[in-house]
Amino acid sequence: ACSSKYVLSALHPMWQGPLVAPGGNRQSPIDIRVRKSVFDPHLKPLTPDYDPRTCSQIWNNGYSFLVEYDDTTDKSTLKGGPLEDNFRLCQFHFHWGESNAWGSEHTVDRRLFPAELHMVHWNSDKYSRFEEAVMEENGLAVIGVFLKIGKRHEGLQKLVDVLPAVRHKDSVVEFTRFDPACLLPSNIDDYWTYAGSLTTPPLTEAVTWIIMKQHIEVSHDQLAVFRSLLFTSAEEEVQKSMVNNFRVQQSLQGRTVRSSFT
Ligand SMILES: C[C@@H](CNC(=O)c1ccc(S(N)(=O)=O)cc1)Cn1ccc2ccccc21
Ligand SMILES: [Zn+2]
Repeated sequence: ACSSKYVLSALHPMWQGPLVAPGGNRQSPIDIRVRKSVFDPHLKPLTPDYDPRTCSQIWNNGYSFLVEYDDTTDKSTLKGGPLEDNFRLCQFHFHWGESNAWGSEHTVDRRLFPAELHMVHWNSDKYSRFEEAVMEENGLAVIGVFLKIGKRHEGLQKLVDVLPAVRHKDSVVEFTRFDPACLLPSNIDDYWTYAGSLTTPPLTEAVTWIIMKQHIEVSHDQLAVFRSLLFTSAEEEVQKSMVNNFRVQQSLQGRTVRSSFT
């Protein structure tokens, strides 16, 4: 329920919009220079508490596919880590490449991953709905998880199986009882965190990024199904494969990336 109201056509990765938000000094994504990150002993463990029953639908919005959660109550929440307030899960989505050689938005010492998961939450202590929080500094918290090609991810398969039903932009299907916690790595205590932005328009500088150090594994075939999605709607005559839906990296501009581990 957190982004279905907007026509997201402006979000097509080939969008001709500014590559850097005007006056933006905390833009995302970035390269995480491990040796330049600063260990912060005050960072707490992250405590996600997700209820699979809040999973509602999956849709192709023309820049990725979103798995949306009912965020009208505090049923699927994220607390702890660098966060002072309670945040509500509203959706998760991915970014990926046309080949396994690239696809992630963030990198670690310039290392690229074939894909990256983003779990999007908004500050329900300070704001009453997502659209409000998205415009406010630190209104959002996004968990980033890198994907590597390896063994098949059993939990992801339920999602992969429904993707053909949302092949075209603006297609939506009901999708229920999916536990997003199954997509988190076994270790969520080790992460980097920094102040950043949305990586698609409106590029608002509202995001506390929490990037997991440990990746998850998905199979080559599972990622290939992501690439079978289309940027284009059923009516358009020229169909374009949904690949390379990542933003170019932005400069750190003096920001510090903190780590929860030494
Ligand atoms: C926030 C947009 C919708 N976009 C998102 O919700 C969103 C969420 C996470 C990421 S990421 N990749 O950083 O995790 C990117 C986008 C709606 N919306 C609200 C106002 C608005 C104005 C123009 C266009 C769209 C607009
Ligand atoms: Zn994203």
